[in-house]
Order: sequence, then structure tokens, then C-alpha cells
Amino acid sequence: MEQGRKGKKKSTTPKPKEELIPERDDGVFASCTFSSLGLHPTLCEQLKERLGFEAPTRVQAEAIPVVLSGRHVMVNAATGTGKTVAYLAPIVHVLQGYDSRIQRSDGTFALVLVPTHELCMQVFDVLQKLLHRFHWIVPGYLMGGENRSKEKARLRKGISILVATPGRLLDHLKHTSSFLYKNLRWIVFDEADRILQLGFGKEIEEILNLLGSRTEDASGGKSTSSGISGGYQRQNLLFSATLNEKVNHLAKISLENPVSVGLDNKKQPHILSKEVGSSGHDNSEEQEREISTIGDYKLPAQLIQRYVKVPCGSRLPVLLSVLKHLFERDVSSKIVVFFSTCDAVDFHYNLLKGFRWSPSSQKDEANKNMFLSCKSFRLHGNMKQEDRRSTFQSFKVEKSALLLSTDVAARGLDFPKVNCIIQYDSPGEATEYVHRVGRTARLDKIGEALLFLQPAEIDYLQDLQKHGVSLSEYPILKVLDSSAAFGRKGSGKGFVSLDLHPSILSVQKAVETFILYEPSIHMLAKNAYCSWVRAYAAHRGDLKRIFMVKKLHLGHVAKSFALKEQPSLVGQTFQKLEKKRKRDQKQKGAPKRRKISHKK
Ligand SMILES: Nc1ncnc2c1ncn2[C@@H]1O[C@H](COP(=O)(O)OP(=O)(O)OP(=O)(O)O)[C@@H](O)[C@H]1O
Repeated sequence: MEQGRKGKKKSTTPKPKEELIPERDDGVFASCTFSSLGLHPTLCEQLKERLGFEAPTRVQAEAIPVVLSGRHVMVNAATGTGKTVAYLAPIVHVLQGYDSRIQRSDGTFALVLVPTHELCMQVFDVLQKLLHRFHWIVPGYLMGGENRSKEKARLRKGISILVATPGRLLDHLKHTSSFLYKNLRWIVFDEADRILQLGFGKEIEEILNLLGSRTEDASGGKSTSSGISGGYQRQNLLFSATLNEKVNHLAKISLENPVSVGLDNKKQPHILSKEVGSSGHDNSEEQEREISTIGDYKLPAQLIQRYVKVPCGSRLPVLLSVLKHLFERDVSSKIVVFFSTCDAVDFHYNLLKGFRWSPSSQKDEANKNMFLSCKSFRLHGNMKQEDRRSTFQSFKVEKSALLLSTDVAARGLDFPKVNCIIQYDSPGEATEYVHRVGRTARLDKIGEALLFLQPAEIDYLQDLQKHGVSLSEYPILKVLDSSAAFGRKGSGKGFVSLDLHPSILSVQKAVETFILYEPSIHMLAKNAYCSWVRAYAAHRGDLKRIFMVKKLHLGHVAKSFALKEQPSLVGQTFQKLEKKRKRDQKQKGAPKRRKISHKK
């Protein structure tokens, strides 16, 4: 982009000096400084003082100079490598560098689109910290579930950098006449593939149509109230740890001659089209090439990935036993468990909150203790906005806790010190696997991930392998045998079958008895059962061959929700629900989309 026009400082887009370009090494951090990348000294101070960032990560060192150059950018880097600051810092740098300070009445200069409320809050939080000393640059956010009129009032006053979810943004673009965006210079898509996967494709196209094309000059050449002349080229930035074919279309309609930035591209030549894969290289000639979905995904090298093969009927006691083991092994554990539905989260959360247990005897009420004594939280899309926010904030600061969640927590959320991710329900597409496990092992920290699979689902490992993701087997029998948590150590020694292991049988029995006397939890179990089967039946495409609903033993599924009822009883409910869903779908003419029909 042409620099040094009227109203701009020449120094806002310094070229990185050759010798300062970071050396590639195996770590996450680059061997250079933020100031060597061309960022303003006050901004570098903010990065250090407010965020504690001493040096840039490698993706920041690669992306910041490119964003500063004004080119459209596509960034593909592993989870937890610092992508947020890679786009926020250069935007703040450029905005603070205008000769005449920008004013609220100039409206919005930068727009960051994110898929979820929590990510919106998180990006806004980082932005606020970066802007602490640049009080004339105003941060703001828009997201579903918030008060529209308050948002309108904030937009009327003017927001310089706006973080938003697509649906609510579109709403304001259409209905808030005081929303000023003629100076819009940057559009960032954070977790681009997820935005599209959630079915926001149409909204995004509409947003792009309303905001003008990818090459349009911001402000149409007119001066802003602070005297900043127009003539800036729009710059669009696309970020994700997993790029897939869905991003192709977005890249085509939103990026012009993009530069690509990606770590470890040598290791994964197929994830992007030829030129896109090479870091910092011009991609203009190859833009029309498709992004291949076959290829390695980027996972933190220090992440330990394992799977545990569990027969359906033993899933619940195995989950409980693994959690107990992990919290007893390390009292400061912070664990996230992923489920496929909101109902499953609610059931397991309430179960864990009330389930008391004595390893010696179930009749010994006086000696029963909480099965898990850690703090537990839940997060899903059916919760009230304020509850979601408080869970998000609380789990962030807890030193030791358990979070039960749907995929609303899978993308982008940065919970410090999470050391283990359990995928109790399979993630479906491999991209989701990558993002879920990416909540741990962030920024070079150690982390482990455990994937639950039923014996019939074991081919899912091959699916992951296609993307360069390999898992080793978790020694569940050894863990059960060596744990003192279930009575006498080694009581199950010699048992080769997990479902007949005394610890598993004992926990299952205790849990079934517990919910018999807890009608509200019993009801939650039934709901969870029904929606779990529906979610299982909704696996798409190739995954249907692995997750075959016909192969499920519904009695065993019921058992995994501690239900003793004949499966046909609950099954009828399921059939009714299925019929209703199909009827509703027919009436609405809604497409069969798994992610949408099962609210996360
Ligand atoms: N230069 C840095 N120095 C120290 N910590 C950093 C630096 N950059 C980012 N971090 C920290 O690293 C963590 C991950 O950053 P961020 O959330 O931006 O990663 P991400 O690549 O966007 O991850 P995801 O793909 O999961 O969204 C955060 O806790 C952030 O504060």
C-alpha cells in the first residue's frame, strides 16, 4: 500500500530490517523484539506492561510486518501461538500514527469478526489493554444476546476498532443508521473457517457487500472530521489454525493478492495451495488455487495426544474415574471436557455437583464424600449470556477446576493453565479436534489430550492420521489398577476387560443408584440421552461410516447416562423427537446442517 500520503506519517509502516527477521527455530518465540518489527515504542511498552509480552512469537514476527505493509494477509498458525496480537498490534500501531488523532466521530476503522461471544470478549479484552495509552482510539464490541439499544448508542458515539459476531454486526449494518464505517480500513476474520462452519457464510457475503469490495478505498477519498484524508486501500486479514475448503470462497471474495503467513509450512505442503504455504511469499498468481483439505494440521509439538477405547456402556464410569485420577494426581489440574450437546453438559455438570461416593460401601452414607471435590463449571450456547460470561471469567482465573463444555469453548478461547483436554464425545471433523485440543499446550506449555472412542469408532484415528495427527493408547486399565481412589490398590489386577473391572462396575452402580433418588438429574439424563443420539445421527459425510447410529446399542447408550430404563422407553421419546425434527425441517425447508440443528 502506498504510504506517506497526506495525513499519515511515513514512519507508520516501517520495513523490517533484513538482519532482524527472526531466525527459525523449534520454539514458539522469535529471536527479535517487538520494536524491531516496527511497532511504536509506546505500543511495545503496552505489550510488555499490560500483557507481559517480552518478545514476539514467531507468528507475530512473521505477520506483523506483513500486516503493516498494507497487504491482504492469510495467516495459518498453530493454536495458542499468539495470532490475536499478530493482527491487533499492527492495526493499533497504524491508527496511533495518524498525524491528526482519529476521533470518535470518524467512526469505525477496523472490524474484527469472530465466531463466538466468548472470543469476542476475549479479543476485546486484549484490545483494551493494548489501547490503554492510546485513549483516543476507542475499542468496542457487538454480539448477539447483548442489549441492542445500548450497542446503538455506543455506535452512535463512535467505535474505532470494533470486535463483533457476524449476525449482530449485520443487524446493525442494516438497522443502525448512525453506524459510521466509511473510514473502514481493516476487516479481520479470526477463526475464519469456524465462522463459515457455523453457517454464517451468507451473513459474511452480505457484510462484505454492505461494507464495499475488498479493494475499495476507505472514506471514498473524502476527509474525516479529524482531517484524515481517504485513499486507504481496504486490507482484509484472515486468521485460523485450520484452513479448509470453506475458507477458499471467503478468501476469493475478500482477499486481493494476499500474502500468506504460516509456520511449519515445510512440514505441511498440502494444507494450502503451493504459494500460500511459503511464509511471507506473494500469493497473487496462485490465488485461484484451491486450499486442500488433505494435509497436516498444526498442533503444538509438546502436546501429548492419547485415545481411550471404551465400550459404550462403560463410558460414564471411565470418564468419572479418569477425572478422579487426574485431579488426585495433580490437585492443581485444570481440565476441559467436551460434549456434543448442551443437554449432555447439563446432565454431567449436575451429576458431578451432587454425586457422593464411598469406595468401601455404597450403603455407608456417613462416609460418603464428593466423588470429585474440584470446582466445576459449564459452558454452552443455551445458557444465559451473563452466566456464559461469568463462567468464562471464573474458569480463566481458577488455579484448579473442571469445565464441561460444548464446542462453544473449542475455538480461540485462551484459558490459562489448562493442562488436559478430554473429548468425551468425538469432535466430528478433524479441524474441531485440532481446536479443542488447542485449549491446552498453549505457547510452549505442556498439555495432554484424551479422546474417548468406542470400539466401533476406532477408524476415526485413521481419519485424524490423514491430517498428520497421531494418538497413542491411554493405559486405562493400568490407571485403574494403580489408583488408590477406588479402594484397595490393584483390586482389579488381572482384569483384561474394562467393562468388567471392579472399579468401573462399582462406580456405574453408585451413579445409577444416585440418580434414581434425584428426579431432576434423572430427567436431565433422559434429555441428554435423546439429544446425544440425535447428535450422533447427525454426523456428516464420511464420518457417518465411522459413527453409525444403527450400530449403537441403545441400552448401552442409556447406561452411559446412568439410565436403567428399557431403551425402548427412552427410544420412543427419541423417535418422537426425530419425527418432530424432520417435520420441523420440512416445514422450514431448513438444510440438514449438524452444527445448526444441535445448538452448541
Ligand atoms: N509475544 C507473546 N509473549 C507472551 N505471551 C504471548 C505472546 N503472544 C501471545 N501470548 C499469549 O499466548 C496465548 C495464546 O495467544 P492467542 O490466544 O492470541 O493465540 P491464538 O494463536 O489466537 O490461539 P487460537 O488458535 O487457539 O485462537 C495467550 O495467553 C496470550 O496472552
